[in-house]
Amino acid sequence: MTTTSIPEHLQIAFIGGGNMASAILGGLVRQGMAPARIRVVEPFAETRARLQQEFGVQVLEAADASLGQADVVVWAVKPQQFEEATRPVAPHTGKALHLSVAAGIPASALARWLGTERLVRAMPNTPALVGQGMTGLFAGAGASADDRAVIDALLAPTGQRMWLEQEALIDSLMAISGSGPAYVFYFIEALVRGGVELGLTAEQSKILAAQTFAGAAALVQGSSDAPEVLRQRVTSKGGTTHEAIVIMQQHGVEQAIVAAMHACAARGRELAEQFGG
Ligand SMILES: NC(=O)C1=CN([C@@H]2O[C@H](COP(=O)(O)OP(=O)(O)OC[C@H]3O[C@@H](n4cnc5c(N)ncnc54)[C@H](OP(=O)(O)O)[C@@H]3O)[C@@H](O)[C@H]2O)C=CC1
Ligand SMILES: O=C(O)[C@@H]1CCC=N1
Repeated sequence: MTTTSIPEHLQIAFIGGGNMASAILGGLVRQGMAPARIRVVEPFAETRARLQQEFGVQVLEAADASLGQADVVVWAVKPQQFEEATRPVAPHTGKALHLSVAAGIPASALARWLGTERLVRAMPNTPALVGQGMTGLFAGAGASADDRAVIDALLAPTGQRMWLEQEALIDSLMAISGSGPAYVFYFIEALVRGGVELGLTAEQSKILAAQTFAGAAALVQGSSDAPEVLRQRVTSKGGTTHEAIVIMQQHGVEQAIVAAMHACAARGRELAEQFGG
């Protein structure tokens, strides 16, 4: 990798201006990239108005020839909207580096629709909105080391990145970090319900649950001990945690989580087959 920061005059176009596009472009603007260098194609008027107001970026209702100025095109539409979205854009962006965040759209389909293999597949997650994201990346055959470095620099404000050398592992990574925030929110929802049943308010329970996740995650990141060892340190002999863990084991919580991850990755593969991967 030779490029460690965003090239000075780089222009970026986003196709789709929803959650993921907002997370990425918000990070770029906050770290000082001139909003005038960012264009967003977004059909929904309310979203366009919000993007313009919040970030000052240029917004377009539909693709036009100005997209030809983009050095990087970020694809942030839903998988089902993807192919149709490429039709008016691809004729203008043949020379650009493409970055797709869509789940389940394989590099082969991207290359077919965009007419280039100079592309990178990304699997981000919504904590990118607060700079705490985790993004998996896979480079297409036409992406150079410099291209990878540009993508790394563009995504740095959203959080951590992990490059994968096998495309199939994007679905595996998605089953942990891409969809994972939803699992964590589900767990927090349950903790809040339990907290309320035990006499705390929903607000108190939410604060306690969120800080417990943040703190436990920080311990995992900062410690060389396995998560299992950290769990054992909480679980005093004859104490309270043991009672809770036994109930989770009886209900097959671990098996349920692993089964859910397999279903998640399988859906990614199913989408890829649907799109001709
Ligand atoms: N949300 C998440 O946690 C994650 C999402 N992803 C991927 O990110 C992608 C985007 O997801 P997300 O941001 O949540 O979705 P959103 O629905 O928030 O954003 C997609 C946006 O694209 C717009 N759009 C639809 N058609 C076109 C078009 N032809 N040209 C330009 N824009 C168009 C949509 O407008 P309208 O609403 O009017 O249709 C919408 O505003 C998906 O492919 C998803 O798989 C990946 C990892 C995590
Ligand atoms: O649910 C989805 O399809 C997207 C991809 C990963 C997270 N959200």
